[in-house]
Amino acid sequence: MSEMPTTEPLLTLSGVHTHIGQYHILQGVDLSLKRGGMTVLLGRNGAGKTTTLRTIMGLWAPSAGTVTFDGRSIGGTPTPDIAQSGIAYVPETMAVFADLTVRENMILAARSGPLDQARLDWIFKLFPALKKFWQFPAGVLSGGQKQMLAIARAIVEPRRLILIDEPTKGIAPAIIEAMITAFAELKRETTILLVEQNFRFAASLGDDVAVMDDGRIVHRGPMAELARDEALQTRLLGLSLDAHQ
Ligand SMILES: Nc1ncnc2c1ncn2[C@@H]1O[C@H](COP(=O)(O)OP(=O)(O)OP(=O)(O)O)[C@@H](O)[C@H]1O
Repeated sequence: MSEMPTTEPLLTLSGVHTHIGQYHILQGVDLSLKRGGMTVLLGRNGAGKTTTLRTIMGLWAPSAGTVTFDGRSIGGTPTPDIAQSGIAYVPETMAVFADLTVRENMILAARSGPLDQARLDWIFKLFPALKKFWQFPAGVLSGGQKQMLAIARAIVEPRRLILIDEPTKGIAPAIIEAMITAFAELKRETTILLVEQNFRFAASLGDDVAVMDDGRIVHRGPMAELARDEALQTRLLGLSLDAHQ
């Protein structure tokens, strides 16, 4: 879906705090995404990346601060309403129905009615395995193919923003290569916020980058700048970088 030409960010988090029970996890997150392209959210394990995605999606309510999507405040809004406004979320767990066929998984993900064939053909081009296994239960898919199905479900209809949590985790290198091609195409039609630990994957796709530490954003800028500055990578990401390459 093409965005109206405007320089206003698509999504802005401003001073966002999130508590999970007694734990103060997000401690003043400031982040803004421009319209189109991909922003990668990096950071050590436990930095708060997943919590940030879940807060945007309304799965955790922020205890302070504002979340603004396309000029509208969505902080504390129920998740179905946030999804309705055009944000899709692919959690790390993928949330695929193993007993249902790939086709049935896709049908369930479509909100506005029957599957659109032109859209499906485009998705099959991005992820050919889904066409091959269309009538098979999703449970027979490999981890990488399940990840593709999870992403395909999120984009079965055009979305304005897609939040994706660590799609390469535990995925074979050949599938990661296929994912790079698919994401490069996908980010041409929509805005993507990607949580990732695989720096090579992140650097080959990201337009912008934000780095989290201890519940805050500690660095924001163009990905190309971080990709060519090894000292900055080490300072911001430390050992977690080597461990996941
Ligand atoms: N349901 C929960 N209950 C209590 N603490 C939680 C819960 N979910 C997350 N946390 C804590 O919040 C902090 C941030 O977790 P989060 O999953 O957002 O980090 P992350 O940056 O996504 O890390 P990872 O790469 O390990 O997923 C961690 O210390 C984690 O233990």
